[in-house]
Amino acid sequence: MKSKKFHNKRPIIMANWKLNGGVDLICSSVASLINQPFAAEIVICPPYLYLRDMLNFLQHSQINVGSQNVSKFKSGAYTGETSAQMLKEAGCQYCLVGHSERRETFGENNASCQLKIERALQSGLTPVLCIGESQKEYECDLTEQVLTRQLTESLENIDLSQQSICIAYEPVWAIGTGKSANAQVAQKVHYFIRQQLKAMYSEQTAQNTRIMYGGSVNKNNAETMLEQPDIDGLLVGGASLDPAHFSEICNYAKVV
Ligand SMILES: O=C(CO)COP(=O)(O)O
Repeated sequence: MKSKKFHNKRPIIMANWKLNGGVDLICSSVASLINQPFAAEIVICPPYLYLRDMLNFLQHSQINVGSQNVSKFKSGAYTGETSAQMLKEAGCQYCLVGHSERRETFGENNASCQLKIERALQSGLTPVLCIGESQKEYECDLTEQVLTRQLTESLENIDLSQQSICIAYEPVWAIGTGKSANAQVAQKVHYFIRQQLKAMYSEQTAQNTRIMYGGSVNKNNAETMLEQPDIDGLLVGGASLDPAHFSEICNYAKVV
């Protein structure tokens, strides 16, 4: 099933550098992206340490910057944390929330995602809630069940009437494996997510929420993914570390 593509919804292509990159990659990425008239909104999420450098380089460009994480705390004695307010003040527009690597390795769960989303929205950042099923859950046909739980628990008490979030559907089995989901299968899941949002909020919120696909996106599958009516953007890991490759992916997005 398909939703009708919402007119004038600008696609979004995000780069998640994870624990990679440095000043050299910032320079080469900026050089290959800046001054290109992309139809999509482009967002780069470097490691925390490089947010300032990235923001400085992109000051006069159309490209936005996001963080890969955000604290669930507002302020206080929380060593090693970075708050939503600090990220906003630095100039970030987005923050990833609940990436599967954070869930797996750093014990994040739907409850912490909910707090992080709340903090982000309070500070004027747009959170990108990452959801997706594991290989085992996929094999047991539990995808819809897992996604419903992730959405309802992470968005509990989150009011989206005045503010918006993005969702990134990243099947865990597709991340870093070179085994991207088939575009038709991804479309079906995105449609399901949109229906969930409609049930939880409204038709308008469901249509306005940009739902990205992530997991082994590259220049060979980006275009087909973006052609799907419910895929509004891409969250790119490995391929975003090659500036020429990432810029090629960004060029596939068209405003519909
Ligand atoms: O985790 C991802 C983006 O957040 C996807 O990573 P890959 O594109 O390397 O599979």
